[in-house]
Amino acid sequence: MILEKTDINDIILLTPKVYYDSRGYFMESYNEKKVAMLIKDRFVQDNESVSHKNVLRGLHFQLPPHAQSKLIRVVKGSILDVAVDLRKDSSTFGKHFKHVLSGENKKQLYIPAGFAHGFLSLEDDTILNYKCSDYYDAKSEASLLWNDPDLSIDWGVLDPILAEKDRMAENFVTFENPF
Ligand SMILES: Cc1cn([C@H]2C[C@H](O)[C@@H](COP(=O)(O)OP(=O)(O)O[C@H]3O[C@H](C)C(=O)[C@H](O)[C@H]3O)O2)c(=O)[nH]c1=O
Repeated sequence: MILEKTDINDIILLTPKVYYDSRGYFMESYNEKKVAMLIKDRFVQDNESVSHKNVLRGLHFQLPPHAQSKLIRVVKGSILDVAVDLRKDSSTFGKHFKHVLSGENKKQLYIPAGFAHGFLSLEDDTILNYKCSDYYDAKSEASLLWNDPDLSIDWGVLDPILAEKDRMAENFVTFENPF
């Protein structure tokens, strides 16, 4: 497992070792000991979602005390994954990291608590599987607007498929930021 720091504080890009043979491939998709050097979280919940091409889910996060760090991976298909640093004392506050994660490249993204997370599905039937360091708490859920001009995220699309809650999300500069 290769772990790489990124230009956004505490966001880690992981590349697992894949063993290909005549049958297909094998890889350890998660090994707590092998990531412990940079990832100290214990994950308590696994999530899975499937998205059509052009679906955009985000930008979501849970508020303290139920803020979640996440370890994101694509099982099949591909996404443009985006994480926005909401931590006011971070030198990368308000900045975002984006990366294509796919069943092909098998890369994973570690996003600490204090970030908003979203992704654009680049293919039909894209399967996302991700670990969370705290349990789902509906009352703690919050969303920021995917195309907020103050975040200036280039998603590469102007008219994604959105859930109603994501159309109505808050603006970055006016939401009450608890991080
Ligand atoms: C997140 C979650 C949702 N649910 C239920 C609540 C809804 O009835 C249904 C669909 O949830 P939602 O529309 O919030 O799913 P996404 O839009 O994919 O939300 C996720 O998308 C972004 C990208 C994330 O990083 C978060 O994990 C999460 O916010 O599943 C649960 O029962 N448990 C859960 O952990």
